[in-house]
Amino acid sequence: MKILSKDQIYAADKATEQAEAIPSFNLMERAGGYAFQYIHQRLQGQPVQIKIFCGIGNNGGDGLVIARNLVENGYSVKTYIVNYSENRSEDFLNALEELKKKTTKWPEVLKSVADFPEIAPEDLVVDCIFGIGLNRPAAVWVQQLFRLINESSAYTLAIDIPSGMAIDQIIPDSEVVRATVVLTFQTPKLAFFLPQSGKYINNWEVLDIGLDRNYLNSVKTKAQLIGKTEAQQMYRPRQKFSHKGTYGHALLIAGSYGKMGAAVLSNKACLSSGAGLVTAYSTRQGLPILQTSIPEVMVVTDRHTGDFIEEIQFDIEPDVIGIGPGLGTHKSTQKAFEEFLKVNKTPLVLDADALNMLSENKALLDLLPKYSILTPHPKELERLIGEWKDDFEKLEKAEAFSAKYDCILVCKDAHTIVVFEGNYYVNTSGNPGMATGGSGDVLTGVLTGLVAQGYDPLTAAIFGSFIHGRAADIAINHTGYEGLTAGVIVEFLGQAFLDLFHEPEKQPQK
Ligand SMILES: NC(=O)C1=CN([C@@H]2O[C@H](COP(=O)(O)OP(=O)(O)OC[C@H]3O[C@@H](n4cnc5c(N)ncnc54)[C@H](O)[C@@H]3O)[C@@H](O)[C@H]2O)[C@@H](O)CC1
Ligand SMILES: Nc1ncnc2c1ncn2[C@@H]1O[C@H](COP(=O)(O)OP(=O)(O)O)[C@@H](O)[C@H]1O
Ligand SMILES: [K+]
Repeated sequence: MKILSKDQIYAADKATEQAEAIPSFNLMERAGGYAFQYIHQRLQGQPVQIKIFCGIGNNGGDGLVIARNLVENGYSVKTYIVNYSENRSEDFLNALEELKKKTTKWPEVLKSVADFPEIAPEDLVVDCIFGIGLNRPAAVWVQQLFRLINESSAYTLAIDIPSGMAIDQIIPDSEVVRATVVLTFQTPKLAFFLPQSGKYINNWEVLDIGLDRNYLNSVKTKAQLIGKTEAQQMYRPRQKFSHKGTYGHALLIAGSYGKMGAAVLSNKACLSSGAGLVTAYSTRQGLPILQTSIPEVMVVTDRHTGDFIEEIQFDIEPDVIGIGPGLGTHKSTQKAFEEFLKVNKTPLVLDADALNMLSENKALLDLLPKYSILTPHPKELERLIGEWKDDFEKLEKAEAFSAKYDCILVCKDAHTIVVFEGNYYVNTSGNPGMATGGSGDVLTGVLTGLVAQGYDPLTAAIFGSFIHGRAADIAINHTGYEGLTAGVIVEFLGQAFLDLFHEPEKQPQK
């Protein structure tokens, strides 16, 4: 699903008005009308006190349209105009005129804290104070209203975007309305998926307001959301007349004293995501551990006998190499890593300590083969690209890094974002149960296994991130969040593949 930018949303509005030869107010009528229907379907006339807070722009206008429809259908509605500016938009004024025709209870105008109404926990709050037009911090008294809404614990339906949240920046130290549900128009907004802004949202739903299909189909967006529909299209079915050679040979260089589990997990995950052959490269001490825990995996060991990998030498020709889980960053391992990168021509998936070693010696980044996949968690990402001022700058820096080194950055998080060639692929699968040691090692194995099978590295990164999270989503039905462990994610990888073609996709939500 495409994630449109602010400019693209305004352009989609214009394209719709032109294509349908309608004034912009019709679009507001449509958006507000659909939002009303959403509420009406759920309330079915129940006598809930609805409090609609409207700004003075088009988001406020939507609120007035919702209010009018609710009044016409007999709901108990109180409408407030949050007068943060005198610059009322034309369509806001149109919506106000239409509302005044239908009710004698005109909206109350709020100009300061003294005007605030009480909000009861059983009220339904509809937040239409700011939409995507917010571009700087709201006035202090308006932020106090956001706080009042948040402290009320009333069910809060935010229209388009929670007020106080900007679509394209993080406004520091600013209050944001905490939405029970965001009913967003036509396209989810990138801010919903970033930790600094996404934390204000429990749930979101897209409301199709019928913007121009031609525009929506042809517009190229920087960001897109990856759900089951997108993942299905990336899946490569197994062939009847195939053999293990068809699905590639993966080599995983992982493990050190006390961290052999990382090697076991990544190797198992690699097998369970369909690689034809998997070889583990590890320390000599790791041999019995690996051979006992995963008999399907072949093992090649360092000729040294120490606790860490000191040399990376093998005489097989893998199709892809995953490197990093549990390696440690011992001096001898760093040296081995550097020597390995100098001669290696095989496609790479780099994680964990491989990333840490790259961060410590940035010159090594120039040795990476084109289209290497790097899978940093937020701390590893920071070591690679430096600090960022906010989540939007993080993405810009990740984009610049990926362009500089021609690599695919898998920025792991609650919503993992794959960054490549100026595009952001935002994953929708996964859950907080995955915040447990070893789940990243599993991802490394999955991505390596997919590249071995012939998925191109970008597809492997996007599709693999989805499958990894989906396996965890299915697993928690059995384990709960707390009971989920990385090993269980591996066990459910097969279910995640099967699930691609089971139920049709429900709208992805978080
Ligand atoms: N295609 C769509 O998505 C449609 C969107 N519509 C609505 O239009 C909204 C956007 O409307 P607007 O562009 O009027 O913007 P808003 O209603 O979000 O904001 C109102 C105005 O406040 C000003 N402003 C921004 N930050 C401020 C601050 N901190 N203090 C004071 N004033 C500030 C801005 O200049 C903006 O024009 C959307 O979020 C949506 O609700 C619908 O009406 C029609 C279709
Ligand atoms: N709250 C969360 N919601 C969804 N996915 C998560 C969450 N926390 C962690 N994950 C996922 O779990 C994995 C954790 O990786 P990482 O931090 O490298 O773990 P480890 O180093 O222990 O293997 C990543 O794929 C990340 O996207
Ligand atoms: K809003």
